[in-house]
Parts: sequence; C-alpha cells; structure tokens
Amino acid sequence: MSKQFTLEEVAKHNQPGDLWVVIDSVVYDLSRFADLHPGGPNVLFVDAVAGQDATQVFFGLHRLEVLQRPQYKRLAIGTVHGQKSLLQPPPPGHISRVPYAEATWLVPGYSSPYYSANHRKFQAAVRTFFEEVVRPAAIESEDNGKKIPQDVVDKMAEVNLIAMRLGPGKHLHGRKLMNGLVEPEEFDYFHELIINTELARFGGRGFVDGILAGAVIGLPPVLNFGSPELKARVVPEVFGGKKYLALAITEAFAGSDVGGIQTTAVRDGDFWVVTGTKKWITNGHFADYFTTICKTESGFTVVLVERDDTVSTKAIKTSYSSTAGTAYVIFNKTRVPVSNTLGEVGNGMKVILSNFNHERWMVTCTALAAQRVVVEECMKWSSQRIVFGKPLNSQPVIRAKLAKMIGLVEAGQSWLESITHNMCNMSYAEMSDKLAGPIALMKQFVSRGGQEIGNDATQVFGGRALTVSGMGKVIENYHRTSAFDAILAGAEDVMADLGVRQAMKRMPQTARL
Ligand code: HEM
Repeated sequence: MSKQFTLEEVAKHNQPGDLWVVIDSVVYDLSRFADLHPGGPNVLFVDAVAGQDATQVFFGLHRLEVLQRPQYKRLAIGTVHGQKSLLQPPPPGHISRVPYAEATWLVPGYSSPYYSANHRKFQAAVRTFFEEVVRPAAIESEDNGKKIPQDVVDKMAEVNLIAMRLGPGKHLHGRKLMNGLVEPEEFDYFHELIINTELARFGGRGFVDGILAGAVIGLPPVLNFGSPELKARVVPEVFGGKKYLALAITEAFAGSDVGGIQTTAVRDGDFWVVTGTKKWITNGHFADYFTTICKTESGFTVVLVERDDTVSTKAIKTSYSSTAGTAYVIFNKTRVPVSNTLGEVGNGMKVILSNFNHERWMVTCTALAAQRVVVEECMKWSSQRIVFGKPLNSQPVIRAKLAKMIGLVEAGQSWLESITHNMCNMSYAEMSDKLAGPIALMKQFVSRGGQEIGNDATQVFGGRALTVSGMGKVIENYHRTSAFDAILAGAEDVMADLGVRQAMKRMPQTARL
C-alpha cells in the first residue's frame, strides 16, 4: 500500500468498472466490489462519491470496523499524497478520549480516592487482555449463540480470571493473579469491579452472562458451605475452566418468591433424590454442576447436583443471545450424594441469600459498563451524523438526551464506587447487615436508568438502532436486552421495595418532624 495518488488522479476513476474512492486518506479500488457492495452499487456512483473523498458519507453509514475486515482491507490500493490517516482503530488497552466514555478515575487530569496505583496497572492489563483475547470471541458468540470458546476459557483460567470473578477471599490465596500483577491478599472489590467493567464493554449482553456468570453466582455456596472434600474436587475444576457450574434457583413456579419452589430432595440412605425443574438457568445448558435449592422434609436445602443421564437441559430462547446458555433444567430422580449438601439441611435459604448482595452488585457493575458504552456510541454518532446539514448534536433535543444519559451513568458510578469502598472496609456480617438495602436500591436505580438510556439512545440513532448489524448494533443490543439487568438477580421493583423496607427497619423510634 505504499503507492501514492493525487486527488486529481483518483477523480479519473469514477464510473462502473473503474471506480476509486478515498476514505480517511486511503484510496480504495471498488471497481469489482461495487456489484457486491451490501449497500448496492448505485450509491457508489453518485458524483459526491465516485472518484471523490467519501470519508464523511462513509462514516455516516458504516462503522470503522468495516474497513478492518480482511476482505475489505484488500480493496485498499494506496494513499493520497500529502494526507494522513486520522481514524485508526485504537490499540488494545486504549482509554477512550470521548467525554464520559470512561469512568472519571481513568480520565487524565482527574483523581479518585478509591483506586491505587495497583488498580490502575491492573485495569490496563485486564482491558488489554479482554480486548486481545476475549473481544473477538465475544462478538462471534453473541452473534452465533454458541458457548464461549474453550481456548478463551483456558486463557482466562491461566491468569486466574475465573477465580478473580468471585471476588476477594481465601480462594485466591496461592494463585498467581494476572501474571502476578496483584497479590492475592491485596485483591479487593475494586479489582473485581474493574474485571466486571471490562468484560461488559463489547456490546453483547448475552455474552456478559455467557462468560461464566453461572460460576460467579453458583460457586460461592460451594466455597462457603461445601465440605472440604467437595471443594477440593470441584473448585479447581471450575477455576481451571474444565467444568462449568450454574446456579439453579428459579422455577416456572417461583422467581422472586423463592419460597414457592417445588423441586424436591428426598433422602434415600447416603443420597438425596432430586426431582423437579428449574427455569432461566444462566449457563445451565452447558453446565456440569448445578447449585440447586430444593424443598426437603424440613425447609429448604441446597445441594450440588452433578450432571448425569437423569439431568436434562433445554436451551430457552430468550431475547438475548443463547451464548448465555439459558436453560430449562429437568432433574428426574437424580441421585446426589449427601456429601454434596451445601450448608445445613433445612437452612438453604441462608445459603442462597448469602450470595445475593454480591450478585446484585456484580450486575450493577456490568450494567453500568454497558451503559457507558452506549453513552460513548451516542456521543460519537451525534457528532458524526450530519442531518439537516448539521451534526446531530447541534439539536438541543439530542443534547438534552445526552445530558440525561450522562447524568444517570455518572450518578450510578458514584454510588457504585461508594458502596464498593464500604464493601472493602466491612466484614461479611457487616456487609449483609448494612449493604443489602443500599445494593438493592442501587441495582434498581441503575437498571431503571438503563432502560431509559436504552430508549433515549434508540431515539438518537433512529432506525439504525433497530437493526442487529451496522451503525446502531450496540444500541440495538442494549435496548433489546437492558431488561435483563432489571430482572436477573432480583426484579427491579422487588429491589426497590427491599431497599426501602430495610431503611424502614432502621428508622429511629424517636424520629419526628
Ligand atoms: C471501502 C468501501 C466500502 C465498503 C467496504 C463498504 C461496505 C459496506 C458494508 C459491509 C455494508 C453493510 C452494512 C455494515 O456492515 O455496516 C455497507 C452498507 C452500505 N454502504 Fe458501503 N461500503 C463502502 C463504501 C461505501 C460508500 C463510499 C458509500 C457511499 C454512499 C456506501 C454506502 C452504503 C450504504 C448506503 C449502505 C447501506 C447502509 C444501511 O443499510 O444503513 N458504502 N457497505
């Protein structure tokens, strides 16, 4: 591509069979491609395009990534003499310079009391890892609905990313985290927040769950309530990416009202016999283990069910990608060793509830990261889209929408960081006591805001936000799937109610106006 042309030379190639255009200083020969062009050949032969610098019109219709696809890269034949490319894709690990595209602590010139030098190094390494190793798989899996590829899982396991996703704790001790970048004892909830943020930046909500969210929510009961033998066997398999695990609570009969579940576990000697169904089980379609709550003679009991011929899973078609492995699970008299019991018999609710705060906090982290990407997309689109002869962002109504989106994301981020700071400084018991309400309220605030952001972003992008590919594909995906954040880990309205009821419990008896 060392050949250089003048604009005058390019201009001579302006008809069917001999068609050149300039995009961002690069000269493309579209002579043979014109008939194959997904937008049709005719649009390429208009005077403002054929033989001309079509940069502005091109970016009104295509994402930068189109030019990076190998089949289109080949169309480049040289550059325009004296011009330089201004629109290269950013290198992996890059911090966006688009205002509000990054949390403030990452923006040069701003400071934050929450993040140490180690968090900063960690963020840079995790972003680079996710962009280099995970992004291509994320985009492909979101599209084709297949499970996250095993080689990506293996690479995540190598740097202990699966283990780190469960947050700080003893399970990290003795492990080399991110090639030794952070000491296991040093790893805190801000490190985990960083991981959650980075993995949700690819514009695919199904993949956010497909990237082993099942283990993040289903393994803690094993870690905290399983026998030493069970842990010694299962935990290394899951952290090593060799086996998959899902949390099986909800049923067609019971969602937020967990008490209504109908799956039973009946004792038969050294076994539980588990019978029943579970619905909406994230990663369930490919899981080897199911952390399952069952009705037992006395109350509820949680057991770790291992997949065998008596366990069948059916993929449920949801409005997000089936890469999440969402499943309907059927246990048909499945025999589970009593040694797989997690926690006390009859006290299963405690085991399940112990997990909810962390799960809700995690959903908030990933939801906010996705919303920030939506803000970035809208900021870019509204400045590059020319409408009525002016950039879209010259319209006050568009700026008002941007203001609302930015406000929601920044408010959510500040709340999240404040809660995360408290998580770092509280014992587990204090967290359960003091943070269940705030985390529930924060989650409902962020998920509700997310749905508003999805609606506003759709208006900003117009029809482009309604197609799964092309300019508005990130917005389409977010808008279609934002309700997942409002349902998973606790329905939005239930969260709001829980948060306020917790606050009411703390009202001083003597409080009067
Ligand atoms: C290197 C040159 C080009 C390549 C490789 C290319 C490729 C593509 C591709 C892959 C699409 C499908 C949509 C997408 O994936 O974003 C598309 C759509 C389209 N292209 Fe191009 N294109 C080129 C140049 C142009 C130019 C110069 C124009 C100027 C008018 C143009 C007009 C369109 C239109 C109108 C569509 C349909 C957009 C839509 O459905 O919203 N293309 N092009």
